[in-house]
Amino acid sequence: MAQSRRLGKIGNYLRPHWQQTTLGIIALLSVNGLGVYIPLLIRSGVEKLSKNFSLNQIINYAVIIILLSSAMWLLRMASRIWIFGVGRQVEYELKQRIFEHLLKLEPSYFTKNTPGDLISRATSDVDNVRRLVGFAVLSLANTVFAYALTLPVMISISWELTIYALAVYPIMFFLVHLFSDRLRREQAEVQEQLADISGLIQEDISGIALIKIYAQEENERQAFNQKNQQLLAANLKLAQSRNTLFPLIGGLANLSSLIIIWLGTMRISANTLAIGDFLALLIYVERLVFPTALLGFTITAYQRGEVSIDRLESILSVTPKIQDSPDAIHIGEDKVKGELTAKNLTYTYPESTTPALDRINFTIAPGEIIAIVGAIGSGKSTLANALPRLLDIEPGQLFLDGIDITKIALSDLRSAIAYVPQDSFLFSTTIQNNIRYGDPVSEQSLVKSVATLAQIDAEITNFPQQYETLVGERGITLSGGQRQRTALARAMLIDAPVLILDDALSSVDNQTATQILNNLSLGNQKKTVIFITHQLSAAATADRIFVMDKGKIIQTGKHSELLTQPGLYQTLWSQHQIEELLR
Ligand SMILES: Nc1ncnc2c1ncn2[C@@H]1O[C@H](COP(=O)(O)OP(=O)(O)OP(=O)(O)O)[C@@H](O)[C@H]1O
Repeated sequence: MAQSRRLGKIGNYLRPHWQQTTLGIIALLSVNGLGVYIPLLIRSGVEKLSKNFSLNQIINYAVIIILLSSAMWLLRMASRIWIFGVGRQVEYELKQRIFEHLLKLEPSYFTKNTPGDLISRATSDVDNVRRLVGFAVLSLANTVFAYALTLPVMISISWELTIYALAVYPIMFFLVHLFSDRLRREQAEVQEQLADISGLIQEDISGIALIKIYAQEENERQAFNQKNQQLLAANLKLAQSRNTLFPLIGGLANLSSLIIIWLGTMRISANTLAIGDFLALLIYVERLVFPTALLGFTITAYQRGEVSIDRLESILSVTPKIQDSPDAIHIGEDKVKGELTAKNLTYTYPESTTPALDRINFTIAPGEIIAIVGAIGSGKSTLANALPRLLDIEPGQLFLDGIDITKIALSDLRSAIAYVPQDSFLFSTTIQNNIRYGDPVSEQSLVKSVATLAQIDAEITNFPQQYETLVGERGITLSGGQRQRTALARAMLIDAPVLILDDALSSVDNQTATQILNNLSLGNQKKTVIFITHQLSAAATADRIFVMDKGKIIQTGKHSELLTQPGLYQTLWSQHQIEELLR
């Protein structure tokens, strides 16, 4: 069942390229046809010349054979170009499909699947599929044609010698069958180990500073060594199986040539076989040696490709949990007022049993600035992620301007809600390109004005290449505060009616954070701002403060009101005062 499903998949990959594949296969068929015809020509040449020797005839035969061999060579080349070309096309399309599919998946998918594993699938597994639809298809077709065309002619020359020569072939097929399951299992193990080791390298490179701070180089070295040893063991096991099977196949194929030479020469001396027939048979058996000996590699490429198809399908078959509903509503971003409503908003992470958001209710008026404060792990980021639907929340719980957000077209919702997450990720490009990421064609003057509002323009202008300064891998490293304000400028550029800042100013001093908040109130349309923070003095300037604890909003009100109520806010504020005094 799984096998026919896989064959179906291979068919699906080849279908869009059926014309090129067919041309390649026709070329292969012609190559094999010529491969059968040329020995017959040699046979008739030898027979004629042995009866009546003539130099002219030798030259004639030689010219014809050279011409036919050249045609065979050209056709073989064409078949390789066509079929390997299909392999490359399939590789290109698969990479594109995987990347586009990954872009559709929700962030939680990427917390469960490590980048190392995904990268290994998108590269080495795709490469294996390319070899399957290129090399393996070509080689299998070649083997089938070689046998189908050569065997009848061999039998017509001498069925007895053919049977003797091919007597070893059943042993060969039995061996291939015996090893095939084992090879597939071992191949899958190698690919799993490879993905594992890529994951570890990726994680260690990202966490290199942490490894050094905690002086964990030795432990990491050992962990890597262990995984590397597992990979080595898996590779050696596979190599052992392959190195047992392939020479056996090659050896058995050569044995059939020896049988023809042995029995054929005996028959020639007994005058029961013509020299021409003997030569033709010998060439035919030799012709079968190569495709047969290659069968081992073909099987490996085929099985490796099959394992990889399963690994790739396990990505491609994941249905994005968060996507547009069939009746998705389109809202014009410029018409959105920015009113946010939560009705009994509840969310429990799939891996958890306690809700991270527990029956939350609120209405936030357009243009209102709301600060959300609370203990660590109280659900603030979860709420921030729920609003632009980065989490798979149930319908009927969150509303933008009174419209259920699960009914709004995702692209419209996300254009209406700008979100600056805790981790201010910047791409390895210029500061300017980072800021205008949401609108790559925006004017430089706009980039500068949002950078000014985010209080980062002065620092950028001080860099020698100003807005053209490269950041990331190929450029300079910005400080935490500079990264945060650049990320904020990026969110401000798209001028969305709702702006969510998830602890996005934690590396910025209180005074600058307060100034930035004030700047957000400037402009034609006041933005609705959700400002999640641990900086209470900045939160105090907000229109209203939500205090969260264990997934619930337990207090709401202005700073001055909350200070008069006994509760968590008073406690947090007292702690904040003490911290300020101790600074
Ligand atoms: N992907 C996840 N899977 C399972 N549980 C999660 C996940 N993310 C967060 N949680 C849990 O949900 C709860 C709320 O987490 P959340 O990140 O929303 O808190 P927070 O108030 O933003 O904390 P902080 O102030 O530290 O950022 C916590 O108990 C956390 O452990």
